[in-house]
Amino acid sequence: MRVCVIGTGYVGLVTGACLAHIGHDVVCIDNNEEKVKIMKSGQSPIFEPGLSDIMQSAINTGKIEFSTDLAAGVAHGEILFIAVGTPPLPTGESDTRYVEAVARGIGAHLDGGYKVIVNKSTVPIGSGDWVRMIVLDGIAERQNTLITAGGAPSYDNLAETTAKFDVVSNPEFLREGSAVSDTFNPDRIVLGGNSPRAIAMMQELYAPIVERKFAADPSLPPVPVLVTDLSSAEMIKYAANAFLATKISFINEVANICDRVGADVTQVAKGIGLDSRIGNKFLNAGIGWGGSCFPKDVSALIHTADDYGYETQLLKAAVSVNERQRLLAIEKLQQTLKILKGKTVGLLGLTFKPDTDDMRDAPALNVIEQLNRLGARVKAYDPIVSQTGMRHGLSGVLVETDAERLADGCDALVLVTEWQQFKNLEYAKMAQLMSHPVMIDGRNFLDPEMMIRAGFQYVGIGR
Ligand SMILES: NC(=O)c1ccc[n+]([C@@H]2O[C@H](COP(=O)([O-])OP(=O)(O)OC[C@H]3O[C@@H](n4cnc5c(N)ncnc54)[C@H](O)[C@@H]3O)[C@@H](O)[C@H]2O)c1
Ligand SMILES: O=c1ccn([C@@H]2O[C@H](COP(=O)(O)OP(=O)(O)O[C@H]3O[C@H](CO)[C@@H](O)[C@H](O)[C@H]3O)[C@@H](O)[C@H]2O)c(=O)[nH]1
Repeated sequence: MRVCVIGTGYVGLVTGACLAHIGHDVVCIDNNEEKVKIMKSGQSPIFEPGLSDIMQSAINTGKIEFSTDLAAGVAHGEILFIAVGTPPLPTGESDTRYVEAVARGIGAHLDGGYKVIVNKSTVPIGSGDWVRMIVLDGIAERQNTLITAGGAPSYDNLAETTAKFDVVSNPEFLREGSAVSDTFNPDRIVLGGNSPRAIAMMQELYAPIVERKFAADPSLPPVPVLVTDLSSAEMIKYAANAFLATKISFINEVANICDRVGADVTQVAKGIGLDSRIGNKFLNAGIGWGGSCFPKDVSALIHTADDYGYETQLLKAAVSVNERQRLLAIEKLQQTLKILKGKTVGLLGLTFKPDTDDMRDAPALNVIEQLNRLGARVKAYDPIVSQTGMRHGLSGVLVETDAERLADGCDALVLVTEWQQFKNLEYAKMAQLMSHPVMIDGRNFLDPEMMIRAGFQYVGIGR
């Protein structure tokens, strides 16, 4: 099928490359010329395991193209994905201006044949109908028709007389760091909409994934496809992220109680996770959830509920537990080192989770800011940030090129991100380079006994 993906960030580029990999003809559009130049050269502008390989092979087979030309993309696609960012506004609500610009642009270029416009961006509930309205505005603007209360054609008439299209909500559930694998092995596909024609086209698009043709385990039963109305699909996305974020805040709260009563949260998580009603995933206690999705999506859901006169007490509590949790490393540093002024603290990891270069709303940023405020010197080593030289607006931190340079002269280390290569660093050597060999393990990732043998005073979260 002919697909156009508009917005080639973590979601759009992965979606475009994976759809090309399974045989569709994909055009990816972005208004960032620099990004498009990089992608045209066969490189991925983001770090995502496996992405460059499938991009490269899709380029070689002519299945994917990159462009800044929205008109060409709209003309090419039978299915048009909107995958631009919906970042948080200071109020917590979602900033939908990029979605609006794209929807209007699609309208301005819609012509002729039937198209399915797919909202893959995470958008406030009700956005499906709103996108339809904006597309119609785009069509009207092109026709130089002013849609006003009197005289102008109604939205429905406009759709009748011009281009034919339907809007579908297809929320995305991929995780950064495993985005390609998540796309080929999804737990479910959600399709929201009220047009049987549009839903049928989406089912055809995803058939190879549903039938597990590109799955790690092709013998698994087909991927469940849930067809819902537009608003329910939009709500599923927010509810899934809000549930997962709340689950982590729950285990973090349990960890804080464990710390006080002398229990070990890693054992407790194992014990409750074996209950199939609870499940063992997303029960890793640590210094809080971050990234480009959980914080913004939970805030947006709180804001939406507020708009409708409902106060989300549980979600607000999940956020407030998380805000406190992000500063737990500071509390633990103060307990071990006492005064932080004049001390040097080294951070192992900067990104919000391993296997990504994404620093959006990373807990490391709060830790750096707070340590600076308290007069400590901060250094960091991160396998991706140190290697690529990307600084993402980082300030108040000296980024070192390896773990031993990081340890040199430090009063304490804080493991912020559980990069796999941090499991087996030369910890004994690192301890010797430090003024005080203290390790605050912010992700309960290291083996406490191994760290003690290496010469560290080991401090975990709730253990
Ligand atoms: N990052 C994730 O893991 C993830 C997972 C699921 C859902 N989502 C949702 O998907 C959406 C995209 O997230 P992301 O992380 O990929 O964002 P991103 O910021 O990485 O990428 C957005 C891209 O859109 C481009 N863009 C902006 N305006 C444009 C325009 N008018 N025309 C063409 N391109 C334009 C930007 O240049 C950028 O490349 C968001 O709504 C997000 O909540 C993200
Ligand atoms: O047990 C856990 C699991 C995760 N985290 C933290 O939670 C955050 C988010 O992690 P993760 O969910 O793995 O990464 P994301 O890429 O942000 O993915 C989430 O957000 C995406 C964007 O909406 C969704 O598509 C995914 O389904 C959803 O998992 C990170 O800071 C993790 O360190 C924990 O603290 N403990």
